[in-house]
Amino acid sequence: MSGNPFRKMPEVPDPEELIDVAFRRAERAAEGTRKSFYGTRTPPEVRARSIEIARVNTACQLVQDRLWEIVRKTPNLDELHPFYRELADALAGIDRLKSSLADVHTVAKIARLIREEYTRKIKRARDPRTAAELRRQAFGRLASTIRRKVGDALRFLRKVQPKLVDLPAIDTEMFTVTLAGFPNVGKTTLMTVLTGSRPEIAPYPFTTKGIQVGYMERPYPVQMLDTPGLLERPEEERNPVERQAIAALKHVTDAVLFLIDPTGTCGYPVEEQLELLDRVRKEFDVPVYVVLTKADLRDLWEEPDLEGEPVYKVSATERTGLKELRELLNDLARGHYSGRDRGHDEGRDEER
Ligand SMILES: Nc1nc2c(ncn2[C@@H]2O[C@H](COP(=O)(O)OP(=O)(O)OP(=O)(O)O)[C@@H](O)[C@H]2O)c(=O)[nH]1
Repeated sequence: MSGNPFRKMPEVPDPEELIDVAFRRAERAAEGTRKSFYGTRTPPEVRARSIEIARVNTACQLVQDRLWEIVRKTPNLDELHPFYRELADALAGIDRLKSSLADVHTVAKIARLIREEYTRKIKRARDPRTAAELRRQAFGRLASTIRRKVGDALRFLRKVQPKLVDLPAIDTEMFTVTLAGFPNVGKTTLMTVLTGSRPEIAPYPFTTKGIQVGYMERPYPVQMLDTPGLLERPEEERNPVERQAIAALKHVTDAVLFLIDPTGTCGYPVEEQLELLDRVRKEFDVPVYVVLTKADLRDLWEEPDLEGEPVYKVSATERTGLKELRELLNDLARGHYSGRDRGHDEGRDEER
């Protein structure tokens, strides 16, 4: 699945606002019905019945529609991709979200029952007073059901909806590479040269800088992610929600590019960068590839001892070493897509 599954979740009304809007709409409907009788000789009880039915119908229908829309446009929480499930859980709590949506659904159904029951009763009212009394009863029940049965749920959903709508749009199917490394080692610059455009910055819960997203299209689609400020600190210094934000990231990460700036111009000594590399290796159970950046700053360059493991040396400014890195990403992506779906791989080959 692709994109934020919560993006269509509608704004949630406060319970008092919902009641208010429903009753005001009912007044307008009553006015319209009253006008339709101008100049006719309709008997007063027939008029009264029509007007009160218009009121009850309109108010209940509005409540039913608004509540039903919330349920319908919120994704099925049992079918969320683990990336979004983790983030939604961190932001709102999956259990609380579920029970709130269940309350909303229940009250939508009750609104329908009130409408059906009172429409039937008002149709049988013998005089305008009885019709008005029945409508008052219906309104009383509607308002108290909203306050008692869905008030908390609406207030809660109203609070979390903007955060859920704002979750980043990540393609959870695409082969995904996460960039890691200390600030200023050149992650953004490298992503820009590899993808051909500045990464887009999408909000990411619990980070001030958001998540940076970029795409390589050819020959295989590759999604690149960078979460500035999230992976740099040791595990024990993270708060629970930051841990969940990282857990979410792991659900979409197929490989990590770990960037080391061996020139020290980023402000972090190489030893510290190697320690972070170790931690990232332990944290992610996907392959981690080391990229040494700023290869053009030859005078400052001090090659770290990586015990013979393959490294990619690049200069984003002089555009050297990029071919090898692109080849690596293409190979990984090809493996990813062919392992998952051979037909897809063949299709890709034909396209080229
Ligand atoms: N000489 C040289 N400078 C580079 C190279 N790549 C990046 N830089 C510079 O290094 C600095 C940091 O680069 P960024 O790409 O912003 O680093 P970053 O890792 O994304 O930093 P954060 O966004 O803070 O995480 C900038 O001044 C870049 O111009 C390179 O290949 N050569």
